Amino acid sequence: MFETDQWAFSGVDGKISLHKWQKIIDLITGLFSAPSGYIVQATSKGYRVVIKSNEGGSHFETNPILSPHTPLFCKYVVQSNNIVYVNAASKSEAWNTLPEVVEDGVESYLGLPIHWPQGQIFGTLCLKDTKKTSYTDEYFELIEQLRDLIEDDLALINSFEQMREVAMLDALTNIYNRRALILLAQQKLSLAFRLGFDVCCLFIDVNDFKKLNDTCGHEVGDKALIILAVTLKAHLRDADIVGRLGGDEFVAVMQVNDKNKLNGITNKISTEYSKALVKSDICDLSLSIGYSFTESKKQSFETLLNSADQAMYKNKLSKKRDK
Ligand SMILES: Nc1nc2c(ncn2[C@@H]2O[C@H](COP(=O)(O)OP(=O)(O)OP(=O)(O)O)[C@@H](O)[C@H]2O)c(=O)[nH]1
Repeated sequence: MFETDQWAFSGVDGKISLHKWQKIIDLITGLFSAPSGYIVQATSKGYRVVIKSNEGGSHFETNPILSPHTPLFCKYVVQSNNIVYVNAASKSEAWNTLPEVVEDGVESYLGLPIHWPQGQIFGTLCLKDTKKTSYTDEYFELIEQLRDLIEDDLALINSFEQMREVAMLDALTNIYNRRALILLAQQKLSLAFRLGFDVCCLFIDVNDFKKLNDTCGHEVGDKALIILAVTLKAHLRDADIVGRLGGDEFVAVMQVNDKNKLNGITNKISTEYSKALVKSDICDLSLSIGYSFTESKKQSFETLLNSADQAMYKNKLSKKRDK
């Protein structure tokens, strides 16, 4: 699901054509003969102008974030979840102390709430004028229709995000599935060859996992897999690609600056996994971990993965021998 309390568009976003929203704002400001129009997003962190009209009367820049405590007309739209229309702000005691009125000379404000498909507020669609206005019912109907077009786009992004999650995430552990992992890892390798950094592929396999399923049940087995995914996410960096290949096999693909640190990282993962299992009252499970590094010449992710798999297998055999 789309994270509705996050800033939705920082700059141009491929998921939606902000160009279309720009056209809507320019069209409205033109039709209403208003000097400025905006689409503003509101989150718990404050307000951010996503689109402003190109007409030149805009006082707020796109992208800078205004604190949630800033007294703004938009804030009243969001709080009331209703249309706010003020046509002669300087004459109204309720509005004439707002900085937008005192400092920017706004006399007329019309703002409508924009909603995410589940009904939460996305932000506002608003128009400001330095003159008194008297918009007719037709104007209201028109701006409401245009607001609905923006809401249709938000519904589209939301379903796109849901589909993306279904297609890319492993349903049990919520980390990347095999397909997404391979795709993203291949992209990381291309970048690494272009920019000249080293990439490491970690192959992680749970030892005697079948035994856990057989003795404690499939549900406990599932829990142990979820804990491994959480442990990997917690002890690797955000930029690392962490995925489940299938069964009890997990893979992490990461940029490395110091190859000597890898043993420390794999030991840390193993000890933290044991600790997390104990915390959840699951009997201790050990991990076999192998890794491989990119070579200077171009190579496919498949080759890198196979080398890491072989290294993991060696590690597993040595553990079995030591038993
Ligand atoms: N609970 C649970 N078990 C799964 C899932 N996917 C695969 N498995 C089981 O994981 C087990 C993996 O078994 P093996 O590949 O033999 O691995 P192992 O028992 O860890 O043996 P070694 O790797 O040799 O230590 C199989 O019994 C699968 O049925 C899952 O999503 N949940």
